[in-house]
Amino acid sequence: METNVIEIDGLRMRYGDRDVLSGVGFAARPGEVVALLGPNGAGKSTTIEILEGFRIRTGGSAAVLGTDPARGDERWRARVGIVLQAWRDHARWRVRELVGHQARYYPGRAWDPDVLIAAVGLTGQAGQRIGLLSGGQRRRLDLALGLIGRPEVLFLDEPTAGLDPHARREFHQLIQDVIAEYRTTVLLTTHDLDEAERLAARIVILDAGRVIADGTAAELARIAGPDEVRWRLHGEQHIETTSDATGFAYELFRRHATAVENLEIRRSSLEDTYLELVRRAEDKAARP
Ligand SMILES: Nc1ncnc2c1ncn2[C@@H]1O[C@H](COP(=O)(O)OP(=O)(O)OP(=O)(O)O)[C@@H](O)[C@H]1O
Repeated sequence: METNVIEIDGLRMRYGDRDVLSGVGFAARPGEVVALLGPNGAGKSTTIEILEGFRIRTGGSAAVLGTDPARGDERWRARVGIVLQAWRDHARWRVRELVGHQARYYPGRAWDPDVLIAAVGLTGQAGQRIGLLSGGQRRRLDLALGLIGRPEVLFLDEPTAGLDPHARREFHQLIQDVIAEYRTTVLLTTHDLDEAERLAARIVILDAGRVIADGTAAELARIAGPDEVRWRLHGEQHIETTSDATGFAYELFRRHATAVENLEIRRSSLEDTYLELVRRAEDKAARP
């Protein structure tokens, strides 16, 4: 069996007298994309920053590529890709210059800067100063800088926040291409449920520092509740909830044949599940 690239168990983080993570556990297998979802303040960035080695946990265990991130050395760091929000200190640098500069930190391993710049769609901006890039172009540059050393694991904290729908779609394609080609393991946080569903094989939902769900999008969607079937029959509108919409529709047609009109089946979405689980978790927390 392959060992997990990311593995955390009972992870705790406390600031002062406040627990921000209260025993978080999940894992990512090689080549797996895991999305971390949750309301503002749930602890997503804190979890990622612990795994990146930027924050030291209060308790529990954490391993990335078999190493405790709190003790990761240079060699470990070279295998881990981190996408920082913005390279503000480098506003005067030009795109090609900064990518080339970073490549030198990964001798024998880095992407060819021009190939990577082309892969993230920045060839036209290669000679441009970073301070003059648009927000979306800067996100592409951030991604290029995260990927430059061909990491085995990539952490993406809200990678597409602020991108327009077209740029977001391109970004998704880019991430998918990179993962397919290099079998990179990815942990990403997002508030975009479509993005999670599109990119991630597994979804972990955090709420108030605890994991409240962990599964594939399809598994999670089932938690939200039954499917809804709507149809018109002899001029009357009907709605039925059922756990077997296909069987129900089959029976409907068997009985009424073409008299059934406007049949619609609405399956629970990941968004339904997400909202339902967060509501349940918050109701539970509010109870005395
Ligand atoms: N250095 C710190 N000192 C004290 N509290 C902190 C610190 N960093 C984060 N927190 C608190 O920890 C909690 C979790 O924050 P975190 O940034 O991990 O949440 P998040 O799930 O990433 O939220 P968002 O979706 O808003 O980005 C928040 O309540 C935040 O205020």
